Amino acid sequence: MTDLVRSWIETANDPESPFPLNNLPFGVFSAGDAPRCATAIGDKVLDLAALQKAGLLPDHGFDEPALNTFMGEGKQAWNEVREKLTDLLRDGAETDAVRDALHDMGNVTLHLPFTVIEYTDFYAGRQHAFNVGSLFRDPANALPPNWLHIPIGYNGRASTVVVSGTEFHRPMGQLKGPQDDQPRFGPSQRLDIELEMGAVVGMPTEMGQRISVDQADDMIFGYVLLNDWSARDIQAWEYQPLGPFQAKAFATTISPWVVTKAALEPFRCDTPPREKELLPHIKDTGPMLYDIDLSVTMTAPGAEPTEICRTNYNALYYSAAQQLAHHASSGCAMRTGDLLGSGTISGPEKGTFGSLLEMTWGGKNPITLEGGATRTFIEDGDTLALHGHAQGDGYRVGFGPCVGTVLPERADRS
Ligand SMILES: O=C(O)/C=C/C(=O)CC(=O)CC(=O)O
Ligand SMILES: [Ca+2]
Ligand SMILES: [Mg+2]
Repeated sequence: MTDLVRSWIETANDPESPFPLNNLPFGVFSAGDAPRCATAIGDKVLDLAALQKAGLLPDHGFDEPALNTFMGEGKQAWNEVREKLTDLLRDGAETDAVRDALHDMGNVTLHLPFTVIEYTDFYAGRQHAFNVGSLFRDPANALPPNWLHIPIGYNGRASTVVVSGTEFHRPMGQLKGPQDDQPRFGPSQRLDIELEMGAVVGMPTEMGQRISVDQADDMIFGYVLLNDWSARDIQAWEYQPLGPFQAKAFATTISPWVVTKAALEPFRCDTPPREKELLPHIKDTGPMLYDIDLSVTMTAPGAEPTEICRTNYNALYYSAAQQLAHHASSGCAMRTGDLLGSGTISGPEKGTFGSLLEMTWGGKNPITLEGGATRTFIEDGDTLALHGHAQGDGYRVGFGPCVGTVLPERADRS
C-alpha cells in the first residue's frame, strides 16, 4: 500500500478527502462558461484547459467538453499527464499559474465526464444473480447454466446515461402482474436502483480484432460509480427472451469523476475461487478486482439519509477486463467512450444487497427510513445516492457523488 502523496493544497491532505493527490480523477466542469476538462484536488477543481493553454500540459483536447480525445490516446498519455499533474501539485511546488486555474468545487457545475458512445450492462454479481434468479424464476435453479462460464450482458442505452444530480421522471411502461388478465400501460410501481461500478473504455478495438484479458485491462481508462435504475414490474413482463429493454432504458446515473486505473492500482485484489474453469479467452491473469467500499443511502422527501446497503466491489465474480475481453471476443468493435456496467454488486448477507428488490425480498419486507417512512420500492421525491472509496493508509481514493431524485411521471407525451 502506498502512502499519502502530500499536496500544497492543504484540503487534499485531509485523510477523509475523496480527492488527495493520489487520486487525480478526470471530469468536465464549467463555472458559468464553456465546459472543459478538469481534475479534482481536495476541495478544488483544477482547469486542465487552462494548464494546456499555459503550456503546462501537452494538448490532449482538454479544452473540449468531454474526455474522449484524451481517453483515446492510451496508457502512456494517461500516465504522463498523471505524472505532470503530480509534479505541479506536490507539496512545495506551488505556482501562480496553477493557483489561477483552481476553482472552488462548490462554485462549479460538473457535467457528464465523457460522451457515452455505447452502454453495456453485465450481470457479474454472483449473489445478485442468485437472488434475482430465486425471485424471478426458480430458487432451485437460480443461477442460469451459462453464468459460471460467461460474463452475461446485454446492450443498454447510452442516450440516457446522465451525470450525478440529474433528476428524471418515473418511467412509464407495460405492466402485468401475475393476477392480471391483460397488460396495461402506466407508471412503474416497482422502481429500483442497482449499485454498480462502470468501467470506461479508453482505447478502441477494430471490428474483428480479438484481445487478451491483459490487453483489455490496458484499454480501460478508469471507473465510475453507476446506478442502473430499474423498473422491476416493466422488467418482469418484458424481459423474456431478449433481456431487459425499457425496464432499464430510461436513466442510468454515473458519478462525475472518472477514477483512473493508476489511482486504483494499490487496491487490486483477487477474483473469487473459480467454481468452473474459465475458458482461455477470459481466464484470470492476476488480481483483477479492486477493494472499494461501496454504500447506498436513501432519503425520503424532507428526511435525513438512511444507509440501506454497504458492500465492496470485490464481491464480483468477473472483472471489467474479463467482461471487455469477452465483449470483443466475437469480433465486436469496442470504442473510446464505451461504458461497461459491472452488474449489481451484492454481498452474501443481508445489509450488503445492491438493489431494493433484494433488500425487501421482492417487495415483501419493507425497510424503514430515517423519519419513519417505510419503503419497498422508490416513491416520488426520494433521493438515492451511491458512495464509494478505496481506503489507503491515511488517505482515500473517492469517486464523488452518484445521486438521483425521482420525479413523478410526466403527464404529457410531448
Ligand atoms: O432476470 C434476470 O436474471 C436479470 C436481471 C437483471 O436485473 C439484469 C441486470 O441488470 C444485471 C445486473 O445489474 O446485475
Ligand atoms: Ca444492471
Ligand atoms: Mg484542441
